[in-house]
Amino acid sequence: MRAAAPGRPLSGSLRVPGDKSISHRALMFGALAVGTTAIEGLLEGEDVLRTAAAMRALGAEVEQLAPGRWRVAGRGIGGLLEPADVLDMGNSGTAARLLCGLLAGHPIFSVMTGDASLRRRPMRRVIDPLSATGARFAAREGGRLPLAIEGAADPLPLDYRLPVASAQVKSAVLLAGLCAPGTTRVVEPEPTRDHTENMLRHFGATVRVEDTPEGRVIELEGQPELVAAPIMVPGDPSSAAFPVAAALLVPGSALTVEGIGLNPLRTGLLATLREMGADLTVRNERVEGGEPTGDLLVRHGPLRAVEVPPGRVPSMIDEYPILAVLAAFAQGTTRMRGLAELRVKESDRLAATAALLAAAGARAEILGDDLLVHGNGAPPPGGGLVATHMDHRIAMSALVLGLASAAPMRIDDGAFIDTSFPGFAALMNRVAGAEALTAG
Ligand SMILES: O=C(O)C1=C[C@@H](OP(=O)(O)O)[C@@H](O)[C@H](O)C1
Ligand SMILES: C=C(OP(=O)(O)O)C(=O)O
Repeated sequence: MRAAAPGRPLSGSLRVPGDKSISHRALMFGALAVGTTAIEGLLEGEDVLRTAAAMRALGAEVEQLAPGRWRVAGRGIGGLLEPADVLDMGNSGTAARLLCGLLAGHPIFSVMTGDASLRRRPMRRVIDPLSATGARFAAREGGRLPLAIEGAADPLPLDYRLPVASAQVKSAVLLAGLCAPGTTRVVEPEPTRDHTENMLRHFGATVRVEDTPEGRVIELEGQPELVAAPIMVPGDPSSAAFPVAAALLVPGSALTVEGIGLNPLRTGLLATLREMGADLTVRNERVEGGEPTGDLLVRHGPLRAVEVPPGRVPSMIDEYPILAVLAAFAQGTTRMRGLAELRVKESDRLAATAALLAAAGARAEILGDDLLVHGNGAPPPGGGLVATHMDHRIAMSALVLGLASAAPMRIDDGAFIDTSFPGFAALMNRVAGAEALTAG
């Protein structure tokens, strides 16, 4: 795929597809609830469709009624059935890790695999805590997929302090805790996205959250009856980051992204962009389906370099590749600190982002776990071919860069964009002009 300067500003308004994190959870909690859960705005990206297929394989009725509108007839906690075949979670770390938690508490045997990217990603981070429930795991060397799970008949509740700030690990522990008697307790060193906690409450579970000197403590009362409840999925702020970045970079642009999730544990990028001098206005702030939502108006303008503290990582974990692209156009050196977790995403995102910038003729370097991007306030030359390494966010970041670099950019493979942002090219071309993103 190829991205070239559109020759006109981005204008008008758009909606991005539903939030990926919330969509996975809606399907999983729907499958565990008693009754029928109606979902509006579900992300129909490849990652979420893998979760839908897995829930079906575990006995839930999962049905698409219309685009974005789904219904899930649940089996109740403890009611999942043994799947007849291997569960293939494709490219999705969230699907694989949350499912480990869910399967740990059911007395069934299952085998899970994924694509070449997912089979490289670490699963010990969930296997280790979940093994203490009584579930048994057998994985490939290094704790990689494929993985066999023998769930516990009488799972024990966990009391676990997360060694890394990870919403996936937290959620896996809480999902296992649904099947265990008593209180499951998770302590996070830094708060991470809390969609699991919000949705548990929405389905009637008792969840207590307290900030203490040891970190954020989350307690879940086990074996609740989850009652089906309707879910409205807001637009994904991590997907919105791409059109937002394009509007910041293409001169003259003024673009509104409507109906995006503004959960404060997801808005680290907006805070960073404001520090860089970006012109952002939030309108129509409201709460939809228990999640803060709003419209975001973004206007083109110059950006200045900033230092992004490590404490901001959890609230913008997936936004670093696109932030690095923005930093390449900013004036000065942007330093993004504490990015070790980027090494274990769909690709080694630290290396892939630095290589993306190098392919565009921008200057970037990795120092320990930090990424430094040197900008001079002007567009980088562009003209390069970017290796995307099965990583949707690297692919979209490279294409956005190409919309504003002096020469067009190409990526080796656009197929993985569908994992999180189906219709990306068509949507961008609608606001940027038909020739902005093209095949080839
Ligand atoms: O819980 C989730 O839905 C997610 C958590 C994050 O991963 P980690 O938990 O590994 O940080 C994020 O990168 C991923 O895209 C979605
Ligand atoms: C890291 C991501 O997703 P996952 O871990 O679910 O593959 C992402 O979407 O950027």
